[in-house]
Amino acid sequence: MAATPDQRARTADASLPPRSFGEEGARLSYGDYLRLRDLLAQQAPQSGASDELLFITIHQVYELWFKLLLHELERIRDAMAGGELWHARHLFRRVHAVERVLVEQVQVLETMTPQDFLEFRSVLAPASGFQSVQFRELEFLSGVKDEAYLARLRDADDAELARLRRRLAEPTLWDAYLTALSQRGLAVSDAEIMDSLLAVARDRGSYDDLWELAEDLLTHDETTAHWRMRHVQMVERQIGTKSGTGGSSGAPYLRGRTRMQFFPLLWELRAWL
Ligand code: HEM
Ligand SMILES: N[C@@H](CC(=O)c1ccccc1NC=O)C(=O)O
Repeated sequence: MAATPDQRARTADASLPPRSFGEEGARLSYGDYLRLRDLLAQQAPQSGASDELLFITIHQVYELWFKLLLHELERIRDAMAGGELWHARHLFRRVHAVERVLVEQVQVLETMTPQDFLEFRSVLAPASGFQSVQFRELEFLSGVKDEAYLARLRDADDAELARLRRRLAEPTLWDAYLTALSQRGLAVSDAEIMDSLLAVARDRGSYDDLWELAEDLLTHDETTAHWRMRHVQMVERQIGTKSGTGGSSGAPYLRGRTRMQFFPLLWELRAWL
């Protein structure tokens, strides 16, 4: 089709991109599609401290990644339960890549000095990452369910509490993996599960997909523990042995949480091989 006069004029002016980039009609813009006016208006420092924007930005970025992880881990759970083990493995590549970013991202916050954090820390209490609803949803979906958080997260609104209750009621990643094992004729009762995990580990020729999926689950567990460790190291750099704004002992509480395991039987399995 011959170029229109406007296209000819634009291609004559090399500085302008040709309309062929889909600007005909200009119905949807980058900013409108990503709702950037709303998104970039959501960083509201409470103090005049120059490092508070960093503090807010990194938390909001974490929460956006948590939102994506919840979406992908739900799809992985449903793929495992539905026998689509290839799809679960495919999505785990994405989950592991995001979780590596979450670990690396801690160093951005470590560019803030404790002196500059103290410029605004006083306005934060009693807010704390302890109140991250999505972080608890990730723990519940991964298999560590603790309904005590429903009472402890006093600032959670009704919709957030409903999400937490749904996560407590729904199957976990581990439940879905047990379903995948049972669909291959492997026993999954408490008394027999370790034998089934050993059967998979010792016969990767027959169960290569189930073995690789167990390794993917373990990488999710390991990378989350890695983030917990990097978080507490960062905390000790920022506040030392001070107690937390959320009311905890601070670093000692957080160090205790680094020992958490989503899939204890997959770790215990190593001792039996
Ligand atoms: C200067 C930076 C930070 C400091 C000093 C800090 C400190 C703390 C402390 C002391 C706690 C224990 C609860 C409390 O008493 O407050 C905590 C919990 C937590 N923080 Fe942070 N934090 C920082 C940054 C972050 C960031 C960037 C995130 C990312 C989302 C985050 C997520 C969490 C989560 C999820 C918990 C709950 C951990 C659990 O209960 O296992 N924190 N933080
Ligand atoms: N608990 C932190 C305060 C803090 O880091 C924070 C405060 C408000 C919102 C998110 C936070 N991040 C993690 O706890 C502290 O004790 O300094």
